Amino acid sequence: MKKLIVATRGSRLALAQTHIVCRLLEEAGVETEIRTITTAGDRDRIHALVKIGGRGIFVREIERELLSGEADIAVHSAKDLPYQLASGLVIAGTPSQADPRDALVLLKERKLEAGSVVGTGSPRRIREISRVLPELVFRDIRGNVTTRLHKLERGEYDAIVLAMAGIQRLALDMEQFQIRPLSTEQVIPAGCQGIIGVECRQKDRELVRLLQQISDPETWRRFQWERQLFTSMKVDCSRPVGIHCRLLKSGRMELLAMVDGKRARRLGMEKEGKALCASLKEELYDRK
Ligand SMILES: NCc1[nH]cc(CCC(=O)O)c1CC(=O)O
Repeated sequence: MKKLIVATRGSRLALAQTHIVCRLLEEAGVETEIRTITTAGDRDRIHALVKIGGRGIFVREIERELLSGEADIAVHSAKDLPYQLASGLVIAGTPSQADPRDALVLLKERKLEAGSVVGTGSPRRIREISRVLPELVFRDIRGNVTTRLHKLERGEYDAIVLAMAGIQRLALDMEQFQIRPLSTEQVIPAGCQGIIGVECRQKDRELVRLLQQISDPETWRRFQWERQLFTSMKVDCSRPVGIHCRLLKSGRMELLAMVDGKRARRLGMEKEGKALCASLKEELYDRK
């Protein structure tokens, strides 16, 4: 196969994820070249994400590179994908997943108390965390993971919320911080949180096969179920939505979801997955 041009955002996290994918491709004998794209979401660091276009903003400009042929594959955080991909494009592989949980991050010697200010702009995180810790106050925060940690260090917030996956993949020195992971039952993660998704043109059959080949099979199954629920609900991150699938030994799986504060759970065999997703959606989804 010819050398692959790999499109990605230029943030440290995006590049760390892209390096994971490129290493797997090189191991499979394929050469890669990285092409970094600055998206609207990267340029506008002022406005709340939900105001400048929600989930799609980090993805659309990268998809354009695939459609125009400037790039062959694109690496995404699967949780940032809009429910509808650009026509002709598919997520063909999910090479790896990290810890799916969210975490509260505080400076080492600090405690959370009534009125503590938590930096997050995510309606899902606000809804879920205030359910378990109702006395906290939330204030919007923007910027990538390292910028957010600097804002915490400078005392702009008492705590911030980060995905464990981001902390792990950046391999940051967290010496001066305490990390308090929130279980997936306490705070249902965003659908596909912690999963790397690799996108390509649907018609590139050989490439689709290659990306399947470098996928982690369990991550791929988790991706399919969470993505199925997510796309069937047609929601984006401007509404509080959490989706999480746990694959248990013995072929059973647990589906957890939350929409606008309403929660539901299903447990069943994975082969009944379609029906489980449908009934979960039925219970949660406000069709009005
Ligand atoms: N919304 C930004 C974003 N997209 C993916 C991650 C982390 C990695 C992941 O969840 O896959 C983050 C940072 C965060 O939410 O803390």
